[in-house]
Amino acid sequence: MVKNTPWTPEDGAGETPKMARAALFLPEASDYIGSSPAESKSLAQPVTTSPFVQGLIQEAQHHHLPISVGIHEPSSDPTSSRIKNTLIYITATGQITQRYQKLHLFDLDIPDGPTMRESDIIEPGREILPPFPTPVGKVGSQICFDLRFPEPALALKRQGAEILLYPSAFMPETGAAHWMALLRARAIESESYVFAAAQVGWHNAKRRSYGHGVVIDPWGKVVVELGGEGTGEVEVGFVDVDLEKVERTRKMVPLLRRT
Ligand SMILES: O=C(O)CNC(=O)[C@H](CS)NC(=O)CCC(=O)C(=O)O
Repeated sequence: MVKNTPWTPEDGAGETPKMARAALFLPEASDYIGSSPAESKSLAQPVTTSPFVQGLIQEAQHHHLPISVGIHEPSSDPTSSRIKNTLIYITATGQITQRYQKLHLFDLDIPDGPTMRESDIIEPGREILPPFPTPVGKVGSQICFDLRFPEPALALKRQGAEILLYPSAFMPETGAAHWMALLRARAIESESYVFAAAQVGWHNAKRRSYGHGVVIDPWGKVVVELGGEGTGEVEVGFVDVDLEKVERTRKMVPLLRRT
């Protein structure tokens, strides 16, 4: 595992086995963070016309690198006044093959503290996406606030997930109190890798994200942790995924076997 090693296109020259077995995981809402509900809604674009998504599709093809990325999309219901918060998976050939819509929305109300009503802007998803194969393992998708709910993580594990995704834009206040504990709990109880790519630093005058993007292994060990909101710097972490660790952990502590 190497932290913050710059990736160069040469690493991916041709169809080397290394690149063929890599994937990039980006945070929730990587396309934009709006400064108001109206702005968030007005910026949502279908993937077919979104310059952000189309750019990533080109990069995925160019580097033969699948990309998981959180974005906003217009509702499928033209009468809806809300948009979707989704996680899409772009294959190395540039196809969008998976689309998960955030199930749980962040409505926070802390007296004299931060408040947030995501449900005013975002329309909730209704289903868990079956785990799907990627070059680094079988992936189950969740988004940010979903991480407070153990049930979908366990359901995804039972359906075969080896890696759980929690792309996020956590608040600094709740992040400091809960982020790492929740992520480690999800990894330990599901005996899966957890990949939590996270937004970091100021987005606009009002909004700041906690950062601390992490990868946690199935034993609960933090394998890589990036910087927090203090730095506000964008960082990339590199991790070698060892799927045998998933198998070994599940054998050592057999949580699903009935005796
Ligand atoms: O606003 C966007 O465009 C993208 N969405 C987000 O940033 C979402 C909703 S505000 N953030 C969270 O769910 C943070 C959860 C959190 O911080 C907690 O559970 O404590």
